[in-house]
Amino acid sequence: MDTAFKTALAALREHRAKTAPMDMRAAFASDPGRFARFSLSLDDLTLDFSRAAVDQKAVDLLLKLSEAAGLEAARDKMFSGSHINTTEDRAVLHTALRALSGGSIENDGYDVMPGVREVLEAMDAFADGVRRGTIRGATGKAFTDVVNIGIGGSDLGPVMVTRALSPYRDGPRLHYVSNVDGAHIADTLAGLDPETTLFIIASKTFTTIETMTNARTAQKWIAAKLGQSATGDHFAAVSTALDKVAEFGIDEKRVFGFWDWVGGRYSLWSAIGLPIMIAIGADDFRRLLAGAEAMDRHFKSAPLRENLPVMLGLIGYWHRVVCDYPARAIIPYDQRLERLPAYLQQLDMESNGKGAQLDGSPAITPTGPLVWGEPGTNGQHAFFQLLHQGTDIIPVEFMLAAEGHEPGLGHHHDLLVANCLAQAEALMKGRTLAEAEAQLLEKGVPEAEAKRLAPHRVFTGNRPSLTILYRRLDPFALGRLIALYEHRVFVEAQLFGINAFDQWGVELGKELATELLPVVEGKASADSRDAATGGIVKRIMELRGR
Ligand SMILES: O=P(O)(O)OC[C@H]1O[C@](O)(CO)[C@@H](O)[C@@H]1O
Repeated sequence: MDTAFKTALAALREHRAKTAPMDMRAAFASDPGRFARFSLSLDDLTLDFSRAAVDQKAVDLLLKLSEAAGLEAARDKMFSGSHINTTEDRAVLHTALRALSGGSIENDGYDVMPGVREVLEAMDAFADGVRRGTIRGATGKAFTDVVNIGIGGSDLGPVMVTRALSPYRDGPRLHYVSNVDGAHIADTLAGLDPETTLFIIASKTFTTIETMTNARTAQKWIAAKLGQSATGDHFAAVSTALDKVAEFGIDEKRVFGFWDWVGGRYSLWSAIGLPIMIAIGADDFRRLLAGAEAMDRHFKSAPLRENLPVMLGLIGYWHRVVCDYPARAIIPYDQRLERLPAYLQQLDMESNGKGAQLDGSPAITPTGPLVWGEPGTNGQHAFFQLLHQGTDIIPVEFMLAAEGHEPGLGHHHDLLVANCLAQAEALMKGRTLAEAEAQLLEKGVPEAEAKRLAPHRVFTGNRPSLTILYRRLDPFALGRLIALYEHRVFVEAQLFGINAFDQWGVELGKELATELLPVVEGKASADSRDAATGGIVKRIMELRGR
């Protein structure tokens, strides 16, 4: 990061030091236009950051910081196919997968769009065949169940989207197996009929140990029930490593490719989305892509101050770096987004959980926060206590649809909305000691008792939250929401000065697991390991009676 950036950051920190803690109640009371000034809309999508602890000057300084970080130029480099993933020497072009209304997009001198369209058409044809029952299992029966075997980016996106768009599912039932824990595949297969079950093996590299182990178990399950020759009819694959898929024995007509310029956690728009397409059909899958494309266009062209991903990123940076809040909670008041927190954990934490800047030097600020969450209202009855009264401040990101999919259950939805609004208000306004005391006295509690109890009923307030509102969770709205977060992660990465598109941090554990497998299997000694590993292995062997 250069001097201009450091100067802009110092100005931001100075402003925070002068104004913290910001009194949000007072800010709203003195400024009736606060919501209008600190919220942005794109069609039916609204991003409300009026309850973030920012004032106009903070926003101005954040915009200056983004200019000093060269945000617009970095964004343009991504869209134009530059190799911005410098540690892997790759372009980052997941946006091309949904750029279906545009022209050519070049990577290393060739137009990627004909390939993108070709794979999409092949997916259409396969998904349509499975949905209509013209593509069948070895015994001639149509598929009723599809099991996607993948992990990380080859699992989380499709799982999250399939669940989110369940009102649109009119194809076979979808199941997802990711964990190498045998319980996952065993429990999934327990309810399935091999004759009517199709497996999709989804792995960018086709080497991931969890996926390959589960894939082989699935292959054996089909072979044991229907005979070895049946396996070909019950498997399809999605990968960039077509040679490895061939080695595994899946017919090339059932293999859907993608490219090294699509990162795993950005891949649901590619053939990795095949299970989604089988569940909801090609038209709704294309609406999902169109929603993401709409957000791409907005991110590319809107001025920074009116740009939703930019402002979401800047507010995220403000909370993480300037206010030093360690985490962010993702709380969709939308039950069908129950897997969104897990999806965003990978998107955000695998992208921005880094300590080295692009040039290899240590990051000069904290980088990506801890991301976690659960849907509301369930979270209210679990961990909201800490959000309201705990000693750490954790900004909350609420998501809310104006209307649900259940016309007969509008009163449920009104209650859901009221709860979401109530939580944002409670976090912001809090309750003072005097208010807590007065409330107790009003209820007839004796004065001494009211004084004793009141401190436990104080809410400090001034706890920031954002609200993301949309009309309804349909494929277009979901695509737009996911792309909003993808670009937010990108914006924050530019300000952290890191590469959001590699994931070296997951490698060491993988290497050590490979070394430790023979030890756990009892084929190698634990003597060369540290005492803790040795002690646990010994105890496992004792418990297994070996
Ligand atoms: O699709 P693959 O190659 O099996 O990888 C699965 C996941 O593993 C990772 O490489 C590391 O966890 C993720 O980035 C990726 O999404």
